Amino acid sequence: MMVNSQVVVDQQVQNVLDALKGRTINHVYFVACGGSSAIMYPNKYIMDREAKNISSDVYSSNEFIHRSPRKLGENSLVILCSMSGTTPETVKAAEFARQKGALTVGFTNQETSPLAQESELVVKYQWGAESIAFNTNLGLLYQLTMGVLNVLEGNDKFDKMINSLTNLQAVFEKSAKQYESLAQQFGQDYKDEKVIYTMASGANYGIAYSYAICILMEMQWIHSNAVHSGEYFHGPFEIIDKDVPFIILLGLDETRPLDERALDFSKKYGEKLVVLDAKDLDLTGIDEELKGYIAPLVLNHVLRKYAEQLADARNHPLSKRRYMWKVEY
Ligand SMILES: N[C@@H]1[C@@H](O)[C@H](O)[C@@H](COP(=O)(O)O)O[C@@H]1O
Repeated sequence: MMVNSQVVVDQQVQNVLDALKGRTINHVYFVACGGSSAIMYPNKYIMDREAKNISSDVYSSNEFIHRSPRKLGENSLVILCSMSGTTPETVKAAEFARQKGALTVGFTNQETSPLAQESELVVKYQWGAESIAFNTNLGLLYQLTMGVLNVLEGNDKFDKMINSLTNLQAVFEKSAKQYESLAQQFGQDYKDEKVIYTMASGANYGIAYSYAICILMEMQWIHSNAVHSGEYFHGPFEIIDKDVPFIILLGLDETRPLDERALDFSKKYGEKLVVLDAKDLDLTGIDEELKGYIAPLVLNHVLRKYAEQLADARNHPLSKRRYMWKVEY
């Protein structure tokens, strides 16, 4: 950690920001798979809202290689993430991006992993029960995204972001307490469901996406799909009924009206609705201007508790897999 004016940014993130100085970057690629990809989505949201000139994209690692964006080159920053650092598609994507001359940054929990070796710069993040919000994958990615905007475009929200992330752990702890009994109730009420949909938009969509594909499908073998609130009325709403469960996230960002519209309709025809509204969270310590960006991190933290309770109630540990890491794929 080092002091940068009045704020203290993570040292590894600072190293990346230093490497950017004097470099022309016109595009940021966020590249990863599964849960590691989902955490890129709110960063793309921040880039879209804040960047004046730099464009950005989120790619699933293998698609990044096969689609091979023509623009990818020495003016690109490629941010990759893999918890294990061994996901072959992501390791190859780092190698591919480097060959094209891009600056590569590998986020991983394993600093000696293949991804760390293939990436020019490495950010090791914490994971698990003992981790501190500031040092998690999302905490460090947010520091980097806002830092990139600050270094390359002079964006003035960087200090506010660092300070808000410094206060995030306390927010996490309060939210976990606040939702403790609701999470337990969720586990009991939904343990026999065969399908649970998730829905969100804007900065929160990635959270709904990872909940559907990682928590419900991967870790609980429950059918699911992440529905974008804006797409709800263009197909998925035909499925809503009294016995069809939906987890609906309401964010604090600019796309909240989309979620509200979807929720209003769902309430008319559905009954099994689990609504997590970021307005109910105690976000003391988070800068007013950044609450919309930070809400997904807190909702994600709360939803993890819901996942743990569901796993307990179903007697199906979150670590249980039948194909992943077990058979050839
Ligand atoms: N839920 C995720 C999966 O979606 C992902 O495929 C896997 C490997 O990911 P990583 O590249 O982050 O190690 O890990 C987790 O289980």
